[in-house]
Amino acid sequence: MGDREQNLKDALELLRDAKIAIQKVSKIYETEPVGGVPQDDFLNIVVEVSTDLTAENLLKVIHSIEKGLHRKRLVHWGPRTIDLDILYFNDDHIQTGDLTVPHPEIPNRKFVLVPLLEVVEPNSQLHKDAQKMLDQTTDKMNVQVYKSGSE
Ligand SMILES: Nc1ncnc2c1ncn2[C@@H]1O[C@H](COP(=O)(O)OP(=O)(O)OP(=O)(O)O)[C@@H](O)[C@H]1O
Ligand SMILES: Nc1nc2c(c(=O)[nH]1)N=C(CO)CN2
Repeated sequence: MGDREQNLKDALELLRDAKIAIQKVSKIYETEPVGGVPQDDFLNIVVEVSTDLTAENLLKVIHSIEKGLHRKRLVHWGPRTIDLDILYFNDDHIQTGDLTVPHPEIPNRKFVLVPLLEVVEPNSQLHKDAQKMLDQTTDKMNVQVYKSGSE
């Protein structure tokens, strides 16, 4: 919602403020909303970060950034100013009440897989896995690069 590109920039700045180092940032992709709730198109990016935080503490930082950007959880999968998800955390598999890593929706989300492929090492296992997931999606979603400042 709102100035979508600025919201992404603000989120990156707030991650940096929290001493989370941004290593790589994908291009911005614009996609139709998935999940059945009628709303404006989304802007999505994937970033690679490095941090000394545990995954649980990273999640806490993410929640405080979402709060700082006035994210309101009114409708599940509904409009939001910002949504930060942990897709992967090293090679860890985490399953707690608050956190599932790798994020279980990755294989279903072309708007994640396309920018993910951009930031992971070209010859890595993760790249191969992401490419395979993308090849297997039957999703016809058009994931197009967003032209900066075109709001
Ligand atoms: N890998 C993860 N990254 C971020 N949040 C997660 C993760 N796994 C579980 N969660 C939990 O999901 C809860 C709900 O997240 P949120 O409201 O952002 O869902 P959503 O954006 O509507 O859907 P989705 O998580 O599928 O994108 C968070 O409070 C968090 O505890
Ligand atoms: N295109 C698009 N659709 C969504 C997205 C998203 O990031 N992009 N996130 C959702 C819930 O997290 C629900 N639907």
